[in-house]
Amino acid sequence: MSTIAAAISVTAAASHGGGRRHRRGSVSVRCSSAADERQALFSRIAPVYDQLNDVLSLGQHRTWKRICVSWSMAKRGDRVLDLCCGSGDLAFLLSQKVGLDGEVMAVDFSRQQLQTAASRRDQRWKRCYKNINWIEGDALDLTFPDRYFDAVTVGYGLRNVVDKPKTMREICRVLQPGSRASILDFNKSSSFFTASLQGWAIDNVVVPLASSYGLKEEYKYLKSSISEYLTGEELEKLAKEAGFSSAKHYELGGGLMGNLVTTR
Ligand SMILES: C/C(=C\Cc1cc(O)c2ccccc2c1O)CCC[C@H](C)CCC[C@H](C)CCCC(C)C
Ligand SMILES: C[S@@+](CC[C@H](N)C(=O)[O-])C[C@H]1O[C@@H](n2cnc3c(N)ncnc32)[C@H](O)[C@@H]1O
Repeated sequence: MSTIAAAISVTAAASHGGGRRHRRGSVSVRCSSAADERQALFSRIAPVYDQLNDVLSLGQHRTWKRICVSWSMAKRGDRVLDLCCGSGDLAFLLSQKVGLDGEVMAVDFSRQQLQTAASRRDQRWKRCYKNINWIEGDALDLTFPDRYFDAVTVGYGLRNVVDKPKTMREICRVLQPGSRASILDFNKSSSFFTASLQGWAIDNVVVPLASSYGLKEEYKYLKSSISEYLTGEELEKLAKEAGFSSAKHYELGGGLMGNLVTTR
């Protein structure tokens, strides 16, 4: 097994390659083709994902991710979860926050994204990165015990899961009481101007550039996923309904992005 493959462990709630299955009698039923499609989408874009994020946001996404990790209040020695970790940007930031006394569980259901993350770690090694565990698993069915983590981050993941309330309940379940989840994503803005600017940028910059990589449909998904997402106010309500004691949504990047900070 390659070192990268060996670096990725598969949890009981493994990827959508086999699909999430529920037993009904003796027949297992694939319960979410939408999740399979999302998993396939992110596996297809994995080879160019980081590069396009840097180019398309002029590197700004790294600032937004640093803010997300900072607002998680992760500190030295903590055990933390980066959910929907993708190519690992937030996991690498968390690794430096918690240090060698801490532990980072980086979970994603796309093996290709995890392979990119493991490869990036090898290419730009820092000692603290030994504390990162790349785990192939499903955000809807985390295999960690209750109250296991001191902080959770989700970077551009909540908008992409097929069951947002269930994911929020899982995040709440695995967090220590009084600990935080910090959830970064696009902002579904109530400002006509901001929403129009966001839509224009995706239609006229993001998708045309992605098309040159043969990924037009994958990046067109961005706009529809944002239109189907929740506003900041709705995200705060979702968090409270999932069991969090407090929730506050902050706009970033002039309202193009947003970060939900919730406390268990
Ligand atoms: C890191 C960013 C997006 C990650 C991301 C999330 C998704 O759900 C995707 C779904 C399908 C394909 C790709 C993604 C994906 O990359 C945010 C920055 C990267 C964006 C692709 C670029 C967004 C451009 C903004 C609308 C305008 C930026 C203005 C800027 C300040 C120059
Ligand atoms: C846009 S990427 C974000 C990656 C990274 N967090 C970042 O900030 O760049 C979204 C990630 O969520 C993952 N994802 C979507 N639904 C998931 C689920 N149910 N369980 C685990 N990962 C999921 C995708 O595979 C993808 O890697």
